[in-house]
Amino acid sequence: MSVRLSNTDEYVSLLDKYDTWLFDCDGVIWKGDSMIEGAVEVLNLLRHRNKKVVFVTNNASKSRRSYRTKFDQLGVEAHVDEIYGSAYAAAVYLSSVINLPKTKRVYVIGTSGLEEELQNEGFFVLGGSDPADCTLEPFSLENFSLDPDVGAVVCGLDQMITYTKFSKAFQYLTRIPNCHFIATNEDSTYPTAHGTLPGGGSLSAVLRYAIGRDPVCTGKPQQVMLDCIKAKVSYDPTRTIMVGDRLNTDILFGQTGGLDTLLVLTGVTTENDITGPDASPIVPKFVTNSIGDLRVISTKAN
Ligand SMILES: O=C(O)[C@H](O)[C@H](O)COP(=O)(O)O
Ligand SMILES: [Mg+2]
Repeated sequence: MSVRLSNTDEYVSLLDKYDTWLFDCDGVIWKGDSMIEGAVEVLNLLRHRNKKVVFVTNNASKSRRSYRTKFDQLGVEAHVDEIYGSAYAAAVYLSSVINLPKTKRVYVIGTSGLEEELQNEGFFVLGGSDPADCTLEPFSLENFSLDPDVGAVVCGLDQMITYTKFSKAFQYLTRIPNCHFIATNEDSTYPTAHGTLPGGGSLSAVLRYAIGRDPVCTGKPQQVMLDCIKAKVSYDPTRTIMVGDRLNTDILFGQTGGLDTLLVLTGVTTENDITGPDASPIVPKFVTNSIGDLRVISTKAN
C-alpha cells in the first residue's frame, strides 16, 4: 500500500530521509518545454539542502549535452554528469556492455540527440536526421543497397519518423545476421503540455511486429541507466529515492534498483491506475500529486 503524502511534516521527513533524488523528466519536472508548477523551486530547495539531484529520462530525443541546454533555457540548474538519457544509455550499452566493434555501423530511428550520443561512443551512424531518410517519398527497395557494415539498429522517439526509416531498419534487422535490435525505451506514450502523444516504445513496436523479434530495451526499467549513474555518481541506495510519473518504467526502475519510489500524478499515471479496480501491481512507496507539493518544506526552518 502506498503512503499518500499530504502534510508538511510528511514532506519534511521525506527530505530528511533521502540524500539523493533521481528525477524522471517528462511528466515530472516538465511536459515538453513547460515546467511543472513548483518544480524549479523544489529542485533549488533540494540543492540548498545539499541533496544530490540526478535526472533520468527515457526520452532519447536529446543528448546529455543538449539536455543541459534545455535545463539552462528553462532556468533549471543541471550539470552534464547529473543528466542520464536513454540515448546515452543505448550508446553505452552498445560500446561497453555488448562491445559492438566500432567498425560496425548503427542505423538510427531517432533524432540528432541519439545520433550524437552514438557518435560520442565512436559509432558511425546512418539514418536518423539524414534528409534522405526523413523523406515522405515512397521507399524504393529496388534502389536500396544494404550497408553490410551495419551491426545494430537503435530505435528511439522520432518526431520525423517515416516509412523509409522503418523500411531500412527492417532490411538491416532481417537481412544482416546477428544485427542487434535496441529500443532506447518502451514508453507507449509521451506526455506534453497539450496532451499525450505516441512514445518511443510505440515506434519500436512497429519493427517488433514486422520482424517478430523483441528489441533489447536499454531505458527504464532496465538497469543499464542505473549502471551508467553508478559509474559517475556515488549514492547510498538506502537513502536514495526515484521520482517518476510512469509505473512500468520509473517506479519499476527504482524498485529493481533497490530504491524507494515516489509517484507523481502530473504525467501519464492517473488516480485510477493506482486505486481503481484494475490498479497496477506496481505499487510505489509514496504518492503525491506533484513534485511541486514539496514546496511546503521551504516554510519550515532547515
Ligand atoms: O519516448 C517517450 O515516450 C518519452 O520520451 C517518454 O516520455 C519518456 O520520458 P521520461 O518520462 O522518462 O522523461
Ligand atoms: Mg515520465
